[in-house]
Amino acid sequence: MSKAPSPFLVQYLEIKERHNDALLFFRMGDFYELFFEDAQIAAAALDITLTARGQHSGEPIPMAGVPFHAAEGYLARLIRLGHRVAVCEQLESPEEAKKRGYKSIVRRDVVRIVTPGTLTEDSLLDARASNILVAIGLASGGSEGGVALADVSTGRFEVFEAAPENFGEILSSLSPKELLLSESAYARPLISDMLESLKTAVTPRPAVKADKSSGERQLKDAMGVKSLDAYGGFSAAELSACALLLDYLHLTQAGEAPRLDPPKRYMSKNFMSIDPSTRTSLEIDVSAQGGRKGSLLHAIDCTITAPGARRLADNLARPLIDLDVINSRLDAVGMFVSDRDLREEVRDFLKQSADIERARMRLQLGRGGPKDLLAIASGLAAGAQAANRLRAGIAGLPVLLEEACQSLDLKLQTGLGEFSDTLSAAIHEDAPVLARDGGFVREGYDPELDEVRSLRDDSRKIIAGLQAKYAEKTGISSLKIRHNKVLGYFIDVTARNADAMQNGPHAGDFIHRQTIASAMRFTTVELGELDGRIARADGESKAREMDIFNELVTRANNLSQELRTAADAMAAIDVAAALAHWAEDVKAVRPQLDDSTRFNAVGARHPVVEAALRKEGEGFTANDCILDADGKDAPRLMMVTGPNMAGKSTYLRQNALLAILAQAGCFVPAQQFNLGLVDRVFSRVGASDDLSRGRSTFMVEMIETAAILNQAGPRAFVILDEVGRGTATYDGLAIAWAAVEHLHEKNKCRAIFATHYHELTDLAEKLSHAGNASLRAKDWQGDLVFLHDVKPGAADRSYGVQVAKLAGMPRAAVKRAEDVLLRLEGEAKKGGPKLDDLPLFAAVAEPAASFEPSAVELLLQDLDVDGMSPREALDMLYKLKLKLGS
Ligand SMILES: Nc1ncnc2c1ncn2[C@@H]1O[C@H](COP(=O)(O)OP(=O)(O)OP(=O)(O)O)[C@@H](O)[C@H]1O
Repeated sequence: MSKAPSPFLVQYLEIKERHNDALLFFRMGDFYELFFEDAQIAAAALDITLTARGQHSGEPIPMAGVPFHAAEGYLARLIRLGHRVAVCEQLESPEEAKKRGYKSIVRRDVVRIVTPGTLTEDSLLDARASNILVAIGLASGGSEGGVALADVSTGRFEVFEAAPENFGEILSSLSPKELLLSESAYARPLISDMLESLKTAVTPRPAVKADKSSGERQLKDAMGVKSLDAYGGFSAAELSACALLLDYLHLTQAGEAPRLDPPKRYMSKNFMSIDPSTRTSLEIDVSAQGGRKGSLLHAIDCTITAPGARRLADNLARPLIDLDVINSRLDAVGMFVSDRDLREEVRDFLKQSADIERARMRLQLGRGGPKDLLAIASGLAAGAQAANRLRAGIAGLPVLLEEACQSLDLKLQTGLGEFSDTLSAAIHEDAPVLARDGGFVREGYDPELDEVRSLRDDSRKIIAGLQAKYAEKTGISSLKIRHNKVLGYFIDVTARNADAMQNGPHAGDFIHRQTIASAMRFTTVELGELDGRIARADGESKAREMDIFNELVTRANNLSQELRTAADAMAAIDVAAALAHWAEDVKAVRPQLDDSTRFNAVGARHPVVEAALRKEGEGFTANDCILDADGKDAPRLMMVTGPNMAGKSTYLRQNALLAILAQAGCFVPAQQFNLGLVDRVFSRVGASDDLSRGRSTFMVEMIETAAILNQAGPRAFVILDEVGRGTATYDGLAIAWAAVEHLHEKNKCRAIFATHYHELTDLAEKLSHAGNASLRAKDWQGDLVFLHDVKPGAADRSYGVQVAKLAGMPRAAVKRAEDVLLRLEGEAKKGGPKLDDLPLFAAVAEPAASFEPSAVELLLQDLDVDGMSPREALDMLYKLKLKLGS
């Protein structure tokens, strides 16, 4: 008969049952312990010891543990590995449990589920990136969609409508850390297909959690309102998304859902459209290697504050299409470009500020500490100084900066001003992270606290005096009064002097406490009383500090919206000043935007490639690109030819990036840039397999090209690189040809088309609004020199073999290629296979097929000459001759 499980195991199993999809961190004293399979997973993932504790059904229970004070680091690792962790705490002390009965065990429950999308701890978050949790909702049988997103670490909350077919594009612009959707939505092919290409943790939720009326109720609760009218009407799909999001926040924060900011309502059509493959290929915020380094964002990001960095990332991820808003961002950057000293002074002020946004939310969630109050204080002070400096420096600031200054002016924002003064008076500069450690409230701030503290300190002084008194009384000059956590204050004498204490004239005064090897410890009634008084005063002072802390947190929570606005304002100033700093560094200019369909870039550069070359001490060759979709003054479609490595891809991308930068409100690396607003950027650059989705390189290329030809409107900007090269020469040429014609005739948008197919360049003659440009390279004393400059007209010749040589192809193979090329060129002159029919620069290897062993050679290869009779040899000779003639 098996033993009944212990009450402790029953408690564990009951809690684990409720959190089956998470690893359970079960608090046991100073450790979080994991059991059963959780222990095995955690031991492997965290490289910690797997042991056993007790038995269940006759088997030892696997166990692993992490110390609670180091738990954050372990949590971070588990979350990065894609796990969810339910944190189960002790809700009472063992003494309290005992009061309920001798055998009672400590009450425990999950206080929080840590998931990638719901983090708030600084150590678990990337300071310079948002941590977005997104929920998508569907309505009307799946034909309508809604998106709700929150960043729990900053309080950001947005809700908007979006067509389900655009979910992929929207999600790629938001780079969420976690995505919520109903199980039924998850099962839809359109959605599951989209999710496969998304690098986000997906959490399907029961369909009932996506109920729109529950969304409405939760939204009202979250905003503390009776009606949602003030936020504009919400569609059924939006409410369904809100239901998923808010319910999940309740679940993961164990009922203590964070107070989110009022929802911002966007229209996804307010932003420039950039589909996921375009976003990836242009390496806007993530480079091809997968990190931020090497991306456009990394190249331009000179922000100083974490909220500024997050704001810039967001701006760049979602460029605008509203001329006025873009210009107001550009005005702010322009002002900072024109006044370098002012800009750098303002940036110096910003250096002293901390992350108000995240500090504010940690306080709201009850996970904050004195350091977060300090962050708010330093942030507000730095913001106010920056605003004052700006106001004093410039009369008539650009609107965006003027508004920011108003939000940061502590004389105008009286609530914030008073709070900032209070915080400066209340909190020590070297405040601890945890409030319970105490010692963070300044002297002079609170009379009651000062009184308890002086009581404590006076008692300490009396104790210091006692030491001298007892030494004199006993004649033991080495007598000391010491303190430890177990005994409190005690008299310490060496073992040698113990006798004098116990048997001397004053022996009756000293009460023995402890004997250790080298010493004996005593107390007195007087010392005991003082010790008690100090301990009480210490407890009282800590409790008073907690009260003060809680009062300040309440004040911070009441000022939540003002703090949010101040943090926003500081981010806006930081972004504008940082972009100006970058613009000056790389000599970027203000783009001129209008409603035309022009694209007029003069002396433009690729910001990322240029930065990389600069590090190597090399220069970047600037190039122009002049296009116009209406085709009047410039071609709408440009075909670009040139050898491999000449810089075609760089040229194509740099022009697409210019449009994105300009509409995100950034200056652009060019001498001049005029841009008619672009509503969509499409890029089909570079080939990559998507084998996980069963798609070959060529299939991916065709899917992306098809999407462009189907969707690009007259305001789109398209770059296409070597479309058609992934298949047989003539198929590829035919596809490329058709794509060029379609873009030119049907899409009628601005487009640049890089190709190795020489024949395509003739299309410029046939199509009225198409042109040719080429990247130059020179053969200099047998070596190939790339000039990287773009000139009108098609490329004159191939340098494929030289590029192969440069790439380190074996000398024999290069020689062979040169021979083949000479031969082909000779045949072309004789009217044989026309060189022009072949890809201009890429196909030197293909004709090698005509040099496969002939039938005669094959026969010879297989001959066993030694084993042949003279007759057989003669027969073979006849046969070979016959083959040669055939
Ligand atoms: N304008 C430029 N100025 C200086 N260097 C450049 C320029 N453009 C490109 N380069 C350099 O040339 C390298 C090759 O450029 P890129 O990949 O754009 O060539 P490509 O013509 O597209 O080649 P392929 O046809 O093989 O894809 C870049 O990595 C960069 O170092």
